[in-house]
Amino acid sequence: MKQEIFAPGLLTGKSVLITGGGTGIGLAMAQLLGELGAHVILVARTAETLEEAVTKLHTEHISADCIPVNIREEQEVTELFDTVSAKWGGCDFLINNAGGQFTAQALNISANGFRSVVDLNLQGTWQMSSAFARMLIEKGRVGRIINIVLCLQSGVPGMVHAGAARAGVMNMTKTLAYEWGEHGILVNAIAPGTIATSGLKQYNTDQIQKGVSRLPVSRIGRADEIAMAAAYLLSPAGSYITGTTLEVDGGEHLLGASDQIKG
Ligand SMILES: CCCCCCC/C=C/C(=O)SCCNC(=O)CCNC(=O)[C@H](O)C(C)(C)COP(=O)(O)OP(=O)(O)OC[C@H]1O[C@@H](n2cnc3c(N)ncnc32)[C@H](O)[C@@H]1OP(=O)(O)O
Ligand SMILES: NC(=O)C1=CN([C@@H]2O[C@H](COP(=O)(O)OP(=O)(O)OC[C@H]3O[C@@H](n4cnc5c(N)ncnc54)[C@H](OP(=O)(O)O)[C@@H]3O)[C@@H](O)[C@H]2O)C=CC1
Repeated sequence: MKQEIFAPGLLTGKSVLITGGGTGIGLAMAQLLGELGAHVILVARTAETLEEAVTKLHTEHISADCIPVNIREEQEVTELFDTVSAKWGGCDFLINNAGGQFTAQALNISANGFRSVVDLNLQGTWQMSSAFARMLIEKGRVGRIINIVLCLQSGVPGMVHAGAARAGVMNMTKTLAYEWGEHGILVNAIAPGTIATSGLKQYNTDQIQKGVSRLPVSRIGRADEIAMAAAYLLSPAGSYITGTTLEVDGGEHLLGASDQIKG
């Protein structure tokens, strides 16, 4: 079906670095972008998971490599882009997909708990974006960034830290689109709703079902539906789009905060 939507070879000659690329939404994006011809470079902390993902992609004839990195560590991010430059001469696209949080009511979150989530979702995304842009500018290359955020229009009860961090990423998306447009770097975000991945293990199944039954499109989303949005933004069809957040959420952004799940 995907091959009927996107032309075969659409991304041939392009390379894309995907954080959190060994699992869930990140892996689905690697699979689709790889099927369309891109070389995919997967990044996350767990080497074993990354290697399993690369092996799977190779069996599907996708050109894939991986590098274990903790995006919260500035030095590891610097070394990552040194490696990408040295091994592959750089890359064209960056997808900041790594992220997450724990659920807790705001009054139960310590300063360090809040910091850990901001560190991963906002600081980590910034460190990756900044190093990627510097690499492109130094090489005189153009490129694109996609930030995976979270549906948050009505607040995010039970996830105040993640909501604040992702709102920061959405605003950063606009500012960087503005500042880096002159360097030929397009910066956009995708805000998934509730998507069936192993990342949902930490949530209560009944709560998830209750949440999705209220959606205008009353089902849970699939990881490949996020991947298709990414393929669109990275394809020539996305060449005049920058600074936007595309909601791929079955209409979740239309619901009020009272319809959301409490953590
Ligand atoms: C319900 C239906 C709606 C579903 C919609 C879901 C939408 C979103 C889905 C997803 O995001 S899927 C992705 C799934 N994966 C994850 O979210 C996992 C990511 N989480 C993590 O990687 C870690 O939790 C973290 C956020 C990065 C923190 O890791 P770190 O190693 O830094 O943590 P710790 O050192 O253990 O703790 C730091 C700090 O935080 C406090 N803390 C940890 N857990 C809790 C908790 N459950 N409640 C309150 N506080 C917590 C911990 O105590 C530490 O604080 P201090 O004790 O030092 O003050
Ligand atoms: N599933 C859903 O309903 C939704 C998901 N999202 C977001 O989409 C993204 C993907 O989520 P999903 O695929 O569902 O869940 P996963 O838990 O599968 O994805 C999270 C990925 O991030 C990686 N990661 C976590 N911390 C770090 C770090 N410090 N450095 C590098 N990599 C890291 C993890 O690998 P490792 O642990 O090996 O480092 C993992 O591969 C996340 O940002 C999530 O918050 C947003 C809205 C809804």
